[in-house]
Amino acid sequence: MTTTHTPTATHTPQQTRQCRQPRRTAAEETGARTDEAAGLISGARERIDALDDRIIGLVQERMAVSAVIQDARIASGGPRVNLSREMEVLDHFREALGKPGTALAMTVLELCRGRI
Ligand SMILES: O=C(O)C(=O)C[C@]1(C(=O)O)C=C[C@@H](O)C=C1
Repeated sequence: MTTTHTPTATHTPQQTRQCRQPRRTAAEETGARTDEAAGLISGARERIDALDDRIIGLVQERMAVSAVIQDARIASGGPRVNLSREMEVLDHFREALGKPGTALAMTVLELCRGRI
């Protein structure tokens, strides 16, 4: 069975487009072939969304702390970056997460100090 719900004035244009689409079944939404698996996946996805929110918040907090360090160094006449410290950060992530950890650390560093 397919259902739709009515667009409202509070919806964004993207939400309005979504409203006009027939609602996807749990199987379509999750890729599962049973209701049990679909329920498990939906619940786990909620936990992932909550974890992602926390990760994003931690990255934003890290960016703010990193900015304090960089501003202090620049105000003292030093450069924005400190490559020896960046090597320590890269090693830390790689030791915890393996090779992809290095790529993640590079992205985190770019978020914190911009591109070099
Ligand atoms: O630890 C520092 O000295 C910082 O400036 C912070 C930080 C980081 O975000 O980890 C940012 C820029 C530097 O190049 C090195 C590290």
